[in-house]
Amino acid sequence: MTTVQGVNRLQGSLPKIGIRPIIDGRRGGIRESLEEVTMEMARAVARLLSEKLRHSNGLPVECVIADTCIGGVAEAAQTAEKFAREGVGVSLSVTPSWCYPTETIDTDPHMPKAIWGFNGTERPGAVYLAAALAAHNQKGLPAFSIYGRDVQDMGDTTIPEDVQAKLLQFAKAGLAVATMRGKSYLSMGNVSMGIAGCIADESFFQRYLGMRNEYVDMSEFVRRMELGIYDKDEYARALAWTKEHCKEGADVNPPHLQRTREQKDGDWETVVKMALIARDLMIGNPKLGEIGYGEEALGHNAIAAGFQGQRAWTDFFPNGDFMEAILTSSYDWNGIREPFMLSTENDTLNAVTMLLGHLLTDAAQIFADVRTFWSPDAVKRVTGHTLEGRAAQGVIHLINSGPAALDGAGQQTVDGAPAMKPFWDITEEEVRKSLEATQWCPAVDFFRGGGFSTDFTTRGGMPVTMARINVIQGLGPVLQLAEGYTVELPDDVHDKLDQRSNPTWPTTWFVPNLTGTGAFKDVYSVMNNWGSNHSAVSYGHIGADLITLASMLRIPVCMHNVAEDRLFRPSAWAAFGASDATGADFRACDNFGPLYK
Ligand SMILES: C[C@H](O)[C@@H](O)[C@@H](O)C(=O)CO
Ligand SMILES: [Mn+2]
Repeated sequence: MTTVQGVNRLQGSLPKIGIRPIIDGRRGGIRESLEEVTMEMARAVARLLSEKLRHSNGLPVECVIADTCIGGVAEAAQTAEKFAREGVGVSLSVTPSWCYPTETIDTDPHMPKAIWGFNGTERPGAVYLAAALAAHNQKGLPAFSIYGRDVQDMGDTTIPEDVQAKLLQFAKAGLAVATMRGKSYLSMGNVSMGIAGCIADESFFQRYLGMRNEYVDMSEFVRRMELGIYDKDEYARALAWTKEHCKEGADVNPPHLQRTREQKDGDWETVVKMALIARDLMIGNPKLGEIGYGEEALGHNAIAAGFQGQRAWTDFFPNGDFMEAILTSSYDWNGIREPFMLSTENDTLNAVTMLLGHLLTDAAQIFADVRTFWSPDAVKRVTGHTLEGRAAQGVIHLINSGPAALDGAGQQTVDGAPAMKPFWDITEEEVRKSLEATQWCPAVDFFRGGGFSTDFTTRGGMPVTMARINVIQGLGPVLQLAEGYTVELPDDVHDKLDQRSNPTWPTTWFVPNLTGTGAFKDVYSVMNNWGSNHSAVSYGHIGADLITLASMLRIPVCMHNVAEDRLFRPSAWAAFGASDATGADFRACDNFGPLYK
């Protein structure tokens, strides 16, 4: 059963992509000769984007084409009005010809923008492209330049592959920008164990993401549990499903710290209720209105959230691991559905990183502590094993108590290789396998109130990208990322290393792709340059997409291992130093400032 729930329950319609066919306004021959070919470019782009892209909640992406070609300012204004009426959040201009830049460009400062200038030479589309980009840059309205590598004939209505790739990369990132705007981040509790990432930096959320911050105290969970403010029918179903599908793992606590069977049974009831309550807090639940709780039924319009848990909650109540893991996964007792972006320890910055990864891949994310770099020598010393293959230069142990989505077990496949897929591509069989690959171990002594932690080991061979946003005083937010692969270690080696950390938590063994220089000189340097205790791991090598998205938000990227030819940023970035892309990124982001100022 595939259900659609999640983001589509949030307020605000889904952003559309607005397509602007730009034309030379001179009548009496020129404009007339271009009308059809220009409009056809717009139609072709609309077809491509609506065929290839979906919103993360599974609904199709809609494109809106301007009513007429835009030859001057009157038609530009009519189009802007139409786009506002239609809820357009991303703007894409197309043209095969010369047109008048300042009269035709889109001047909405918040709308991610790109221009595809047709590479033909019968009419000078590329000349317009260059002049329009110059106008954008002069006016402080950065735009992406899309210019095909090979000349096409004027009547050619196909979109070359390189142009398609850029259109899709731009549009997906642009939609992410527009989807976040106006939504909330919900802090459930506040700062966990002194982790600074838990401090909701409202200026960051508001100015860079266009989001608002909402807060509830964790006592709200107690109130809802005690007063029965949740859907009782769903709770009964959820508990039965959990008992059937969530296998209890080994209790590794010394006997005097083990909870009784009775306490554990009670803990299962509590953690299932916590999952319902956290979801309802995020997106509301009409069922709560039916039982007299109209305010609670509305939720906080949260596209992402975090649960403090430690220690205020976990010193006394069961931990948040079940709630976090099940909500961040692509399925629960209601079937296969969009994952929720929920951060453990209320690490707001990791939640945002998960949100970016989710909006770009549509899939679930792994939240993890960046716990240990295991060098080949250290592994040899401790286990006698010589690391080989992808792991030969050492591995990074990603592990945390909380919300690594169960998708992170790697039991879904794409072409036979482990994957984390958008929920609409996940099969019942893949759900079954990942539930079977997961155990729920009674929580260890960190958690005096009990609870159950997810334990799985990610299958090897999955291409992934590990990322993290950090906030630096005086600089603002920066993004770091490392593309790489998951690896598997021989069982006995895994067990020895896992036992040294925490055998009740999910493990992902990660190996970054190395470049031989800087932070990617070796695996150790990646670990050594990581900017905080947490990371978010997305399926696929999405570094280039994250970088495109970060540039739209004006978040500079301080560390990445993406090849230069995959970088795609607004054209103005080249003006800040074309031979030093990283430095130019910092200067450009600083110059233009956060998207929402
Ligand atoms: C249980 C411990 O407190 C862990 O949760 C802690 O080491 C962290 O995860 C810190 O990020
Ligand atoms: Mn942690």
